[in-house]
Amino acid sequence: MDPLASIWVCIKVGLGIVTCLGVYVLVEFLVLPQCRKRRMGKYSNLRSSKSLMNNMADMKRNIKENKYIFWHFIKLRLTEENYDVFYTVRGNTTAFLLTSVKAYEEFKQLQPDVIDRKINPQNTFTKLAPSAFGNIKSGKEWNKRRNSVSKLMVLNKSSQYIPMMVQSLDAEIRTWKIGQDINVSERISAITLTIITKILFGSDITSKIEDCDYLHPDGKSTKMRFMDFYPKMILDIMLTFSNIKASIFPFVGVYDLVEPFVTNRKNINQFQDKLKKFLANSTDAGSVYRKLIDEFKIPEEDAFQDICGLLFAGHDTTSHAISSAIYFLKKNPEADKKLREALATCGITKDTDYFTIETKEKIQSCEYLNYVIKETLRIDPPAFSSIVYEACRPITLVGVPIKKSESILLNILSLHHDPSQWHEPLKFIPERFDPESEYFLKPDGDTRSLYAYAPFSFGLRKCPGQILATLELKFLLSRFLCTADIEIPESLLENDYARFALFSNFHLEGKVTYKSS
Ligand code: HEM
Repeated sequence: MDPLASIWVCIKVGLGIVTCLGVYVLVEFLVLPQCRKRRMGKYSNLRSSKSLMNNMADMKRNIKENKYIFWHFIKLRLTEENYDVFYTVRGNTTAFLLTSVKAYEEFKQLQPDVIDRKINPQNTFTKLAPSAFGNIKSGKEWNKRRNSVSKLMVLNKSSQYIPMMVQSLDAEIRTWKIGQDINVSERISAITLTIITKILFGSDITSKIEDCDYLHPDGKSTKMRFMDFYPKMILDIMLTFSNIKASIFPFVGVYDLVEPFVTNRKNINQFQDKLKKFLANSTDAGSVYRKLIDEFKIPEEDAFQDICGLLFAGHDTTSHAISSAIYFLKKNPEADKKLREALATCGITKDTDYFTIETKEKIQSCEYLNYVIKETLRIDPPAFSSIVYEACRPITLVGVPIKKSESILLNILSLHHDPSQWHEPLKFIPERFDPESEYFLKPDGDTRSLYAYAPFSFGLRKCPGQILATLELKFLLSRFLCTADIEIPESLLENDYARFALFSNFHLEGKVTYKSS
């Protein structure tokens, strides 16, 4: 072909592609959301987040202003009382975020036939363990795998890990020096990672797993301990939530076609390879992985996927809650004092022996400790939202029509700040959970709804790690309070917008002022 003609063809093809992309962006981000919004405008119990882009812009602004990344959800809940659902629009698909007790009540009735887990290839949980039971539809297979895990996490099984949990904390605190500056969030995250990996993979993991080469998008790599590599990899995956390329063309993120997805995928593959190699040589027959295979006859690959899912679900959630509990106690010296006194009254001191049944009973019977943990999980829920669900057929929820396949999420953060259910929702008041307290009832004097509080979610797909997590929080927090103390700078304590998350800018940092030995 004549060279000029070929150039002309190329220009025409190029223009064609650019026009198509332009039309796609116009329709997807302007026309369809506007049509959808007009339809949604009819329902007075719905609030719009404007668009996915605006929602992302809110998150970016919050991070920049050193606020909790989802501060805009709390703000909306506090300023606008009468709504049940918040929605975000992308093209002709919509995600419905349930925010009220009424919406939760209806949601629970509709599981799993009408509302079930959505297969969502974009979230971190799916990237890490695509066929873990938390990522598949409810059904026979899900039930068998989830039941097997749940049986390994009942109270008497979870209690056997208490000495190991306390020893992991003690080992970390032993390395601290009085006067030293500590990034408490980071250190607690390291402790809960040690704990969960030992439970899931085996007690030999910290000594036997190979180091990793952490890959950067520029092709360079850094040698790292597995325990440092894992949280860094998770943070990288989470940060892609605001990736502009994937927001416009979701398939580039789903199939890992561009950076940073390409590098993240290589790091995930490396994580899985190292872990599989370790598991092939692990000698701990008591690990959850081995028990799933040997006792419950779960196929090896399914058991591997499930423990990768459990690792993701059980690591940052617990460390986040412990950092948060320490932070809110420091912000509220009266609650801190009351808790220390309650522990002393129950006979918990720095010399307490955590290997005895009496200690377990004493900690479990400490009511104020229970209230502090509950209030921490209310004010700063580590899982600010449920995993994604979808409507299995067209439905109406709190009067709002939802099409088949549209996403539904429980917005736990908003629910926990509902002013009709909670007195002064921004305040840390553990007494809310004390039946004797004036804060136990709703502001209008009625009994609070059972659905007002859902840190571990509700219904069929609620968190199966609740017992293990609650034990870990109670024992680590009480041990920390008895054996160490830190001074948090006033500037951190004064920040009323602060909450924690792996991807928040806000970390709990302070100076060590006391350690028991
Ligand atoms: C403070 C700690 C924790 C909190 C606040 C928490 C909260 C949650 C929430 C809100 C969900 C979403 C449920 C839904 O989509 O409706 C969930 C799911 C899940 N959590 Fe937890 N979790 C915690 C710790 C753990 C631990 C320690 C484990 C296990 C080691 C765990 C394992 C799971 C699994 C496997 C799911 C998916 C369940 C399914 O879809 O069947 N979580 N968790």
